Amino acid sequence: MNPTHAPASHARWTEDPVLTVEHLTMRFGGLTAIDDLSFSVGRGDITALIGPNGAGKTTVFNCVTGFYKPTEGRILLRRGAKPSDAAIAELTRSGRQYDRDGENGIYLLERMNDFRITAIAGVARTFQNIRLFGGMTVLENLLVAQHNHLMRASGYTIGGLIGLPGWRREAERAKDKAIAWLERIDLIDRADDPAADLAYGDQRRLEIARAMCTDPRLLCLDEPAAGLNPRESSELNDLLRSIRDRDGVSVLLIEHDMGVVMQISDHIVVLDYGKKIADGAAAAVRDDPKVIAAYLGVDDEEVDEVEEALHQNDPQGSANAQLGEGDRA
Ligand SMILES: Nc1ncnc2c1ncn2[C@@H]1O[C@H](COP(=O)(O)OP(=O)(O)OP(=O)(O)O)[C@@H](O)[C@H]1O
Repeated sequence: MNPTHAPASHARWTEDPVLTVEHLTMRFGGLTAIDDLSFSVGRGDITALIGPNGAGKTTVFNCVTGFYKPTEGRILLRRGAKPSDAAIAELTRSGRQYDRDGENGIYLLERMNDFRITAIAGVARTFQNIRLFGGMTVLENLLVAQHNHLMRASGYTIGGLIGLPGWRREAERAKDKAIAWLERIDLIDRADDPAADLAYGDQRRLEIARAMCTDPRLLCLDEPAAGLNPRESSELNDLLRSIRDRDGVSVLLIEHDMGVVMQISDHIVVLDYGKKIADGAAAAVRDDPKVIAAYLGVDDEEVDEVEEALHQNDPQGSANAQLGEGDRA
């Protein structure tokens, strides 16, 4: 059943979560940026985390991806078969970071650093501001992303680097994967150009391809549509849908562009002042009075824009409807 139309009790985020955030709290001195937040990301879903400026969205990302250590709470990532409650309780009690058995694994991200979260748990991320290596070529950016695999194949020795067959095979595989991604995002003709020379929308897509080259199970995107024109937004939507449908990768995104959010999200979680105020399928969240009120609280002159954007299905018309960009009233 398509979770968009499913009652929440049968939705993938309750039945088959890839990420479960439980009672997450993050304090900065006297400021509580995230306050006892719980939500799940369904396996194979595109989940949007939305809310006005300062609601805490980036802080949640920073906790999930290991940039911040949460003050309290558990962040559980799962690969493969659904673990039993007993297995999760045992891992939590043990003090270990993760339990892995072949393709199956459970990972307590709040105990892991950012490097291990990417390399071991399989969570990749992009940032609000593009962080490509501008002086490297487009192709090199995708090869660098696969450095971990290559180092592993080298056996972490110089002998590996100068010619072990395993390393050579892995290097070939990395190149093939990079080329396949460049074809997929339509940048194969720009492979040898410096990444900084690409148009803004192309850089965004390259950044997502670079994250995908790490073979993530969960892809976290911080405002991927920011600054894109309507055509680029529509290309982004297609790319994200294909990552969900073709690669089977779950996507968690922060986005102010309601056109993008409403068109591609299976599931939306809404934050305001660090607390969850709504959680459900796109249509239900769109019409939730609490959500409308939170956004209407942003700025009086945005009222019409907000109502229009929340009911917008036309990508051309809605692509520029940025919500939550003003100061709170
Ligand atoms: N490192 C930090 N130190 C102190 N306060 C912080 C830090 N990071 C975030 N905050 C505060 O936490 C609150 C939530 O910020 P956050 O950036 O997570 O919100 P957001 O929803 O991502 O906002 P935006 O939509 O503007 O990106 C804000 O009040 C912010 O000032």
